[in-house]
Amino acid sequence: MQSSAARCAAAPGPLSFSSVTTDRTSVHSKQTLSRSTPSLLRRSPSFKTAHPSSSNCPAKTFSHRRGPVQCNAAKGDDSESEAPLKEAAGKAIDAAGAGLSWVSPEWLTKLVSTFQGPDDSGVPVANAQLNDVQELLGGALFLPLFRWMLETGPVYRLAAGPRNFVIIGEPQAAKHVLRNYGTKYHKGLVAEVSEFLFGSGFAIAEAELWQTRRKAVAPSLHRKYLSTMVDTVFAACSDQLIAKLERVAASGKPINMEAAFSQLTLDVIGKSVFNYDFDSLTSDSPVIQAVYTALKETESRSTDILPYWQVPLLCKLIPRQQKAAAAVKLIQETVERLVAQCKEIVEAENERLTEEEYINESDPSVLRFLLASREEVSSTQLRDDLLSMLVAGHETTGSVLTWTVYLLAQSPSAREKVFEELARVLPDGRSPSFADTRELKYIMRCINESMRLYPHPPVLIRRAIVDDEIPGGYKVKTGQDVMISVYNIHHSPQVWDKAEEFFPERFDLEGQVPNEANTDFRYIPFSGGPRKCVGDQFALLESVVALAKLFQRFDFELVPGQDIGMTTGATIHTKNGLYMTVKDRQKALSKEPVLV
Ligand code: HEM
Repeated sequence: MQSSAARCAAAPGPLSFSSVTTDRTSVHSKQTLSRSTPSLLRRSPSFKTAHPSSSNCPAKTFSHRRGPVQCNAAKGDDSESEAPLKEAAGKAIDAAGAGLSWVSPEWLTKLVSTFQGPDDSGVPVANAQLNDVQELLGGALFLPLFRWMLETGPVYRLAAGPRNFVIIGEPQAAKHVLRNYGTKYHKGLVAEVSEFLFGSGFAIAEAELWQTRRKAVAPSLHRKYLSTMVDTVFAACSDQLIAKLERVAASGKPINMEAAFSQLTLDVIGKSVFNYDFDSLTSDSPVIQAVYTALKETESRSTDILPYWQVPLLCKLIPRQQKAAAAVKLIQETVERLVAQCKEIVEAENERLTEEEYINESDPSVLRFLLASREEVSSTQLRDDLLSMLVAGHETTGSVLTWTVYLLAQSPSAREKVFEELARVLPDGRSPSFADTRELKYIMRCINESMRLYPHPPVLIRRAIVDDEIPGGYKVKTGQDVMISVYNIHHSPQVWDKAEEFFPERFDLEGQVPNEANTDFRYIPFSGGPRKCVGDQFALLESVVALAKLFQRFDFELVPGQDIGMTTGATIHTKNGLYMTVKDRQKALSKEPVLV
């Protein structure tokens, strides 16, 4: 299996930046040394009131309980990682035309702002110089966005050539924009840049089409179907990974856990959406690479200065577009094949089964649900909706598992609590049932905390469809692109105590699982408002089951000296993979001397 970096570096195109990324720790250490937070407070009165120290702050319950905490930051020097960034930026500036993502000559930015006239929005403009923008070339857009927040304030404008975003890193402003989907904001740029992949799929559809299709699909993820999936899908696929890890543990060789989790989550989503076994844990699936390539293309499109990909002829000629088109073709054909197979089965049994029998059958897949409901829907719409779920549910959950195991590997105290919980809730070592998953509260909090530190995707995009004013008194004009930086909110020292630390206990173990509603939009890993993730419960359940089963059996250690780094392809990936050694806990326990 290729690492994510290897996969993206292989992608040809006018500018393929993916192999150059910034190390997370070094960026952060630079920020904390050289940037001061007071500017953040000065510029946003609304942000002050959202500070956890205010007595009515809901985040207080989550963040004020402290214990021995483990810093998730690995130590590192960034001088080496900056060198390729500078080199790549130099190449980008030299290159002309398509794909010059964000590296806009300053004269163009100034020219555009001259035409636009005076800015009376009250939104401060980030001082984004070409040197700063170079970091975007690593594909880790959210990192400079965080630095600019510390410099400029929680809401600021990022202008580069004709592109111009209002960046939001403050919970109340995010709540306003996300909740007003449909009346004041729509998906806008996201839909434009990913239509080549999702077509009319409901993940990017707007207005009535989105409403109708979401209504049709959402019931397929109801708890009753999810409870069936715990055993038939989540546990069964995890067993495949366990079999693979047993061999790895016996060999003593390291394994790239990021790749392994990507395979696991593809197998899970294949089974639960189409009842199809990609079997990617035992054989290389080209779909993984195709999904990654397609998502990387959507990200590049959102920062390309000129939307040249709207010209069909150019798409045929430019290698980056040829590669993206081939990836989408592969994904679409795979989904079409699966729909056709399932249709035959469902047509044969449609008359036969009651709802109860249907749930008890071994195939509670989304596709089967949609076909059995006999709702009028075209094959293309069905294909695009399922494709939306395949893409949205695969890399996201894989990345959550990757970063949770990464964080746990660096926190012996958290790992001990995981082992203790497993011994208590599942004393006989059995596979967790649906009921058991509710008792695995500490594992759930580790996942919640991992999604705070590493939100997937790290930014959400909307476009204003009317003139608006967002909390803080910032004016937004019709057509304005808005980026909600979930990463900024989740890492903001104004929102979270010890924001950079991995501290699962900040979320009360006996309280509700944190979400956007019970944290008043301080915690939004699944977004919020009408376009909130439809698969949130599915993903949390899948992650709890997978982690419980893996930690029942194994312990994981990071291979020392590796440069983890961060890059994006819609979700946050490592730069070079996550190499770990795996220890079989059962064998280790049985070797322990017995005290008489
Ligand atoms: C931990 C894993 C996951 C994360 C972090 C995640 C995150 C998100 C986020 C942030 C959004 C909203 C984007 C926006 O507001 O613009 C979203 C939407 C969506 N997610 Fe997830 N997701 C995950 C797993 C899943 C799974 C497993 C599925 C399918 C079974 C899924 C299906 C979808 C769909 C279809 C949408 C679009 C919903 C709509 O626009 O109405 N996601 N996801």
